[in-house]
Amino acid sequence: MGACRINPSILSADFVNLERELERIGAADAVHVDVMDNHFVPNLTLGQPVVKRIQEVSGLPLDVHLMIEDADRWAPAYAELGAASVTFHAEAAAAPVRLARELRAGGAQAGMALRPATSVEPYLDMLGELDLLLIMTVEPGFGGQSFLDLTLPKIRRAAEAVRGGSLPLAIQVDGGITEETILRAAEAGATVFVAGSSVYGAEDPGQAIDRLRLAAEAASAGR
Ligand SMILES: O=C(CO)[C@H](O)[C@H](O)COP(=O)(O)O
Repeated sequence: MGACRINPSILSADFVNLERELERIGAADAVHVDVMDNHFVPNLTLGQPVVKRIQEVSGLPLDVHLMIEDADRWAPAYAELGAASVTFHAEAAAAPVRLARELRAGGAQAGMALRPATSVEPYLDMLGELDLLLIMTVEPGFGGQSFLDLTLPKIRRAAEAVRGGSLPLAIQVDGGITEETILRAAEAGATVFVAGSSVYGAEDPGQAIDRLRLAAEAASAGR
């Protein structure tokens, strides 16, 4: 397996047939689960009981993305459910360093997400506390939006900091990832890619995952 990972977002799946939808993405590296509370973002999805069932039926690691307020209070419970990684939003955490440490202590990889308009600069000193930095490439809340090229300099800046500090931190991007936009995100330094519509909208999600991974690997190699 190469260095690039493809994590399909079940936000674009058929929620009434989740078990079948999880089987369709068996070729993925992890399943990306979007938890939305209708406050941090104007959309409502699912919470702990559904995440628990996904964890029980899916053979893939769970990559949980919390788009919720009061992350300090709720995020640790997702680590306890057995998620491989739990990502909270910097904009929704009162004490991001403490929270990241709590997630790691709970057995999960600690991820922190930034909205498109949130700068990475104030967080550079705490990158060592994280396993994953998620740079949102659309405004969080909905699938099917177009990739925001304005996020590319932030991906480059974060990748530079990761390289400079020799940090074991993965840069994840989420939103509008297609076979075309993944090239720019990978070239900028992202290595983990969340894709909803381009995977679940494909006739064969397994093949879509393979094509995305190949494109990302090629763009990363040329970096
Ligand atoms: O976090 C998200 C939205 O907030 C989704 O994961 C993301 O939008 C994926 O969907 P698509 O690939 O269709 O853009």
